Amino acid sequence: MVRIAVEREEGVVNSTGSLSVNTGKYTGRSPDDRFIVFDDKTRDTIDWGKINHQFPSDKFEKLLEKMKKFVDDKELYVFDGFVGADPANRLPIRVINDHVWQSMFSRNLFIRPTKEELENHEPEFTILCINDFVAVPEVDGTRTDVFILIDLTRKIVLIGGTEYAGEMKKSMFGVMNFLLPERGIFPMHCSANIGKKGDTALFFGLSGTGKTTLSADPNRSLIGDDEHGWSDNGTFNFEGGCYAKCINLSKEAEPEIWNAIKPGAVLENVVLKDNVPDYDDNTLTENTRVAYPLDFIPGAVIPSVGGNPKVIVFLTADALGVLPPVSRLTREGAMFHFISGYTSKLAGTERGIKEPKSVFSECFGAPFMPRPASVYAKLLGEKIDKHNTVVYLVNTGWSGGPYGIGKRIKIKYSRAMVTAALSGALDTVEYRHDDLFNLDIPTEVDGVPPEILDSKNTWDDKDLYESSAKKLAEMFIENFKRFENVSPDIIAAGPKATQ
Ligand SMILES: Nc1ncnc2c1ncn2[C@@H]1O[C@H](COP(=O)(O)OP(=O)(O)O)[C@@H](O)[C@H]1O
Ligand SMILES: C=C(OP(=O)(O)O)C(=O)O
Ligand SMILES: [Mn+2]
Repeated sequence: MVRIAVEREEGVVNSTGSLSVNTGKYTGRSPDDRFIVFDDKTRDTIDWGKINHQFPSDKFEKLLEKMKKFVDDKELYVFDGFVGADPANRLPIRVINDHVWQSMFSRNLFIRPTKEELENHEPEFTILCINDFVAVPEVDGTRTDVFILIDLTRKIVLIGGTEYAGEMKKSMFGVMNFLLPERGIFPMHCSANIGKKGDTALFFGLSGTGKTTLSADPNRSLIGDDEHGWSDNGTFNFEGGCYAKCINLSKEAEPEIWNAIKPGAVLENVVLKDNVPDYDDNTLTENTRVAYPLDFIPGAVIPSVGGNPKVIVFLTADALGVLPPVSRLTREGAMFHFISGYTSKLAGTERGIKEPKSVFSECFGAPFMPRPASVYAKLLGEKIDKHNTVVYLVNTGWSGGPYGIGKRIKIKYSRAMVTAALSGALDTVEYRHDDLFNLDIPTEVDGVPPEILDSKNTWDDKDLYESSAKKLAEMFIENFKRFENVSPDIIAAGPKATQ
């Protein structure tokens, strides 16, 4: 496939042997151009609003016909495979692309079939992703030239006008997030890995919080870096590969990801200098990426299934720099923070985001959750109650001040905090209670300077810290008002209003 991609001038083979491509105009997701078809199936089940936009079914049909005509005389590339590593709950899919490299991405990211599976493959869902097909909003009913249309009745996803490959994986994530709750399965925007004792851990977080980085851990086996389901049988990956960020990638801090950039991987929007990738160059975007199959990470679990986690980590990248780098949540605190989904959108992943922006993203993945947050929150509550799962909140964001003044917490410290949480070391240390955020903060963590565990210590201007922390606490309280019918215990587990 690489040879054909190069012949078609879609990309070049760089010094690592991976295929380098540029995605052109769009280098991140286009959330405002994503629509779900409005019909009997979706009318009362989708949380319509600013995230889940409606699209008329007849317009979908017309656009589909138009796309079919457009591709009639073109060479297309087809990938047949699955979403979902659990044979009982997997979705057979077909991805049709007009660029070879996009088909390579599909192959790397979705689950590849065995020879036998391929022979009998009957897709239940089809993605038609035609980058060169550009919509005409006045005629086609789209918002712009770009569109991501999900039809849950026809079981088709249409993508056009954008070459950002992440649209394909994230639209199928949205489909799974719609389908699985009906079967009592909890779909999650999280990474997952498994320790030597067979202990599964999950890392929830919005883009850029560290799901991919922190789940690639030499002492644990990777199950997956982004999308998982939790059923009565345990956890399973939806995908067959990873989509890691490359910006400022270093061999020292992220050796597994560095080593996965080799023949077979697809590198998106990384600038080459004398054919060598320069990971520090953000000329094309901050959202530079590499897509590789899961087995490029040594020891990855394939088929990618795990058990019932005893420990979960909620990742947040606090650009205000005030949340503690690690804290332990009560059961109700976990529910509060899951529903809130506080973090910062980092530059590049979505169009228009140029610097970190504080956001509350329900379930740590609002752009991908078609149903109301309460549906997913209920499933989380049931799962953690049944399995006595403990949840930690890890802030991989700024320390020593907000974005612009402070710096991002060192990856090695975040790793040490995660290691301590997963090993049980944090079961026996002392905690202090932070009254404002209503969080229990450990006073010592192996491998981390104790003073940084209290974010205030890292700020020069203590008054500014106080006022910023109060501001964030108020933002939490204000945001939570939009959720109705939440139990008072959960509301009480959130940050406290200040007098
Ligand atoms: N303390 C930290 N913990 C995790 N990632 C960090 C940290 N500091 C900087 N980073 C960088 O932030 C990004 C995290 O992104 P990633 O792991 O891909 O997030 P996600 O998978 O949740 O979208 C990476 O580029 C990583 O190098
Ligand atoms: C690919 C994406 O997700 P993540 O950054 O979580 O990997 C995305 O949001 O487009
Ligand atoms: Mn990721």
